[in-house]
Amino acid sequence: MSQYPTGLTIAGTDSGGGAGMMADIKTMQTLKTFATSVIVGLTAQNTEGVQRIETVDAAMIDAQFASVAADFDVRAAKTGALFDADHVQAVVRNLARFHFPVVVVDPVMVAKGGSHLLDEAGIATLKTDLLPLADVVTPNLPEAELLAGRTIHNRVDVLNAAKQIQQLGAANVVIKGGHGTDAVVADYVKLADGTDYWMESPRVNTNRTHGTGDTLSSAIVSYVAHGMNLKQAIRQAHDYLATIIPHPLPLGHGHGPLNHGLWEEHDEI
Ligand SMILES: Nc1ncnc2c1ncn2[C@@H]1O[C@H](COP(=O)(O)OP(=O)(O)OP(=O)(O)O)[C@@H](O)[C@H]1O
Ligand SMILES: Cc1ncc(COP(=O)(O)O)c(N)n1
Repeated sequence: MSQYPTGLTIAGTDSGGGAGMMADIKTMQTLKTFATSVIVGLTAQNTEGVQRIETVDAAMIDAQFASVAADFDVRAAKTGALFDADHVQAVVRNLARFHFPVVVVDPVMVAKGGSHLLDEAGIATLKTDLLPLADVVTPNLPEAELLAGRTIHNRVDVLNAAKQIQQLGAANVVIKGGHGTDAVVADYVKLADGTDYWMESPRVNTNRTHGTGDTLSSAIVSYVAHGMNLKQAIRQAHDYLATIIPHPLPLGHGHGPLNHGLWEEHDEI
């Protein structure tokens, strides 16, 4: 594999290195995708929580998009933490302007430590303005509940929530099952063509899952950038996580980070 296609992460930073844009860049690099970035906000964060947030102003967001788009052939982009309605709107404006071939929206709302990474007005704007631009949206279970406006207790509820989220305008929906308690982690996929299925893997009993959602969405970006169709890319991204989650790095005192380096032994793309 000699060529590095370009991916783009539009997200917040994590000074602790395990989640947010840092997880995105590590994932893309591991999957041999050149990671470009638009920083929407900075977090002072570690495995135990988020200590401080500072967002970037809209003009600087526009400038980052323009710099990347002027010089790189971005094959796929993802959004992560966007913090509030103004920042969701700034991202929407730029996505509409630059038309990247594939857009994955990871509707990050609450960090594993409990801090809010998107306020209520931001959630509303994400639903009305950003989801219609999403080729794929990847909510976890609590995020799917908020997007669909209904509680989820079982698999039928997941199916109904996905249908409702698709009606908000996202072409393909992946509802991640990491927040469940079953022995099996089940991610539900509902594709634009109406087909749907579950992707299952054994639940790993660990709190070292910081940045799993960021990793899933940036792995989808990477596989798409390498030419896979969305169905293949979503499957491969799920398998990437199932492979690395059982072997985390023993770092930090809270929700520890993933070990992306482990994947290099596989080097399947
Ligand atoms: N304990 C676990 N064992 C196996 N797979 C897991 C586990 N936790 C998460 N996953 C996988 O990781 C991916 C992300 O799921 P999760 O529901 O944790 O997303 P998330 O809450 O958005 O993550 P984060 O907010 O930490 O970035 C899914 O593909 C899920 O199957
Ligand atoms: C900047 C940023 N983006 C996303 C997450 C979600 O990751 P997690 O739920 O594992 O904390 C995060 N913690 N920080």
